[in-house]
Amino acid sequence: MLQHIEKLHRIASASERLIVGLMSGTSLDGLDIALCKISGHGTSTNLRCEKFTTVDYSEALKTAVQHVFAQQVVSLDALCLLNAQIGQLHGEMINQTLLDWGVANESVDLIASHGQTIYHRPSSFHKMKNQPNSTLQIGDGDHIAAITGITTVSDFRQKHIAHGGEGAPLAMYGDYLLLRSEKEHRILLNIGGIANITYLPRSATFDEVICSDIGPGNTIMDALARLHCDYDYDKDANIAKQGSINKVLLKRMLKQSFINLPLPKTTGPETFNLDWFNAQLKAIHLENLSVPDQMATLNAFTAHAIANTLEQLPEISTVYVSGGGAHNPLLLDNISHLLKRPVFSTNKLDVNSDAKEAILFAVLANECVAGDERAFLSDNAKQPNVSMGKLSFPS
Ligand SMILES: Nc1ncnc2c1ncn2[C@@H]1O[C@H](COP(=O)(O)OP(=O)(O)OP(=O)(O)O)[C@@H](O)[C@H]1O
Ligand SMILES: CC(=O)N[C@H]1[C@@H]2OC[C@@H](O2)[C@@H](O)[C@@H]1O[C@H](C)C(=O)O
Repeated sequence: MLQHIEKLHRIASASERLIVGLMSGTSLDGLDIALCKISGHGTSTNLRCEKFTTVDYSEALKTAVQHVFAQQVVSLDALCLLNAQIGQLHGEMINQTLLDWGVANESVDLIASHGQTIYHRPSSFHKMKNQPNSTLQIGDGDHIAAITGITTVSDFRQKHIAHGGEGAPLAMYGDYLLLRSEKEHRILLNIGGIANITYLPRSATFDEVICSDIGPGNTIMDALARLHCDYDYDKDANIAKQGSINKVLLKRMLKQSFINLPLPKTTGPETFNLDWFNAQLKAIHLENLSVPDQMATLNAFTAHAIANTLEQLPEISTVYVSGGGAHNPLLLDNISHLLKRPVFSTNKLDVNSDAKEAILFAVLANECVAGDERAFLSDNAKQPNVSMGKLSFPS
């Protein structure tokens, strides 16, 4: 309808926009909601995160998502229902959060919705000749727009794939616009369920940026914790701190083929999960290794995989950490110890380390609506210069 297009045009032409960025990642802990005031676009983007919260998923929702998440065989019935259900739930979570914050829905210009990844299958995984990269996020944007009355930009990863990318990681786009520096080489390390990096050399052009997944962040540690303790994760590394690293197991895990692939690359819990870890234990007859020793070894594995990756980058850079793993003290100690230098939180760059991924999707929505083709000038097919996201109008 013309009225929606006219409103969108006003939003795109305004000097600033209020955008709600959403992220619900592979940890399935909840929905991150960041209220961002964004002015400009491209390399002149200016962003202030005004409010941030995480709305926890209910146990019932976590269980429903886990039934389809990273599973090769699922009930289509369950999947179809979840696509609409997650869209509706996210819409309701946004409404309640905006109400709690005293922010009127009418004052919000756009919602940027990542959706819930349930499967990620780039061609490096499926290895089928002449078949595309693929990935699937659910939680339909039309439901979010209908429930909130706010135009919603969603499903960002398909355009990346359509233009030759793997659909992930996308962090480099927002990291480049918001966090490149004229003074220092930077590594932005996000430790969520999966760990990933954006390498931003000093005064980087977009083609000089390297963005890649590394391997597990917390995903296997979380799964182990869920089996053995009251938390969904190894809170403050309390379990790992009671154990010791098993060097034989660590060495075996570090030989995993994905861990040793060159950058850039992308992965997910489809590869790194408890079944994989149990197979490693079994192969070296360590099924009876104590849970604290298993956790300490997994913690060290994540740290080694991260440190080994950072050491492949061309310059020694300042490391800024975000994501839930930034709250795991042993993991950060292990990483700094291996790198022989301190690592910092992205809070030091005025980017809330828990909100960072939600903020990055707000930036992508801003580019989709108000950006132009100069933002990500690139000759690299793996990081195409495209606007990402699909538009859902509220009515
Ligand atoms: N106090 C803490 N101690 C240890 N680990 C923690 C702590 N707080 C959070 N975490 C870890 O952070 C995880 C959540 O991280 P985050 O929300 O960044 O993941 P995500 O966005 O779902 O993942 P991804 O970026 O891979 O999609 C938890 O599952 C847990 O492993
Ligand atoms: C397919 C998918 O959802 N991937 C996520 C996941 O979580 C971390 C890592 O794996 C990264 O590849 C990506 O998310 C971030 C936000 C990204 O695209 O940069």
